[in-house]
Amino acid sequence: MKVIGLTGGTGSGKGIVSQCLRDAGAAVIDADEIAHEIIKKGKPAYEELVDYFGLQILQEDGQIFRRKLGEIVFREKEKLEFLNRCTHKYIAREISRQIQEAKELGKAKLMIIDAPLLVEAGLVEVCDAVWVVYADEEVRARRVIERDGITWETAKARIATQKSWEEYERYAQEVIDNSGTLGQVQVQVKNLMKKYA
Ligand SMILES: CC(C)(COP(=O)(O)OP(=O)(O)OC[C@H]1O[C@@H](n2cnc3c(N)ncnc32)[C@H](O)[C@@H]1O)[C@@H](O)C(=O)NCCC(=O)NCCS
Ligand SMILES: Nc1ncnc2c1ncn2[C@@H]1O[C@H](COP(=O)(O)OP(=O)(O)OP(=O)(O)O)[C@@H](O)[C@H]1O
Repeated sequence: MKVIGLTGGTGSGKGIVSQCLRDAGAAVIDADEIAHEIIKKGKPAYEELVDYFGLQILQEDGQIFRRKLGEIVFREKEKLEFLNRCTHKYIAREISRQIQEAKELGKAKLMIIDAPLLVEAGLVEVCDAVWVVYADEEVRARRVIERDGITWETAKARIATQKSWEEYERYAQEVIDNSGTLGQVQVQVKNLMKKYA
């Protein structure tokens, strides 16, 4: 089984590329989903985050209100760094566990790790190759505004905390250009599946 790290900035299209890959038979781990799990009440990162950010990040039911936490960390670098330090170790541990489990089961030929912070979470070393999804910043901002119902400023602030295209490209064995249509992405994914699976 080959392990592929799929990364790229917010709104570049990792989600739709992952869907194409799933349709083509690959197994996909979604790092955002794991990040949501490990901050739930009773899970490892929960107490650390509540201790640091205080009750302001909690909903009435005691769970962390992610949208609110996002508003705080995407405005303040130091707070984002704390969030990353706290969560990335648990995310990396859970992903490594899932890779091991998939290897033991031996079903999938290709395991995709869809992770916007693949590099920052120290996951490059568990991957056999890194694929990076490209779309320019204007396009990405427009897409996340529509998907998440956020403002232009919030979208731009989120983008500003992430790597520049040049930095992403440095890690890439393959680049998937998602500036065009879904059909154009499907063709690229099909070619990559032929090459890697
Ligand atoms: C900040 C949080 C609370 C916002 O939650 P919310 O449900 O509103 O957004 P979601 O998790 O779906 O993320 C949306 C997008 O924001 C970007 N993003 C998320 N976390 C970060 C981060 N730490 N730094 C930069 N961009 C980020 C990604 O492109 C992501 O796909 C949440 O993303 C989080 O806990 N992030 C820290 C963990 C992390 O690094 N996750 C990324 C997976 S490695
Ligand atoms: N080629 C495209 N044409 C039109 N819409 C697109 C295209 N690619 C992605 N989108 C839409 O843009 C939005 C962002 O795409 P997606 O969720 O795949 O990005 P992402 O890289 O996973 O972002 P994030 O890191 O924020 O999770 C989604 O609503 C998706 O349906």
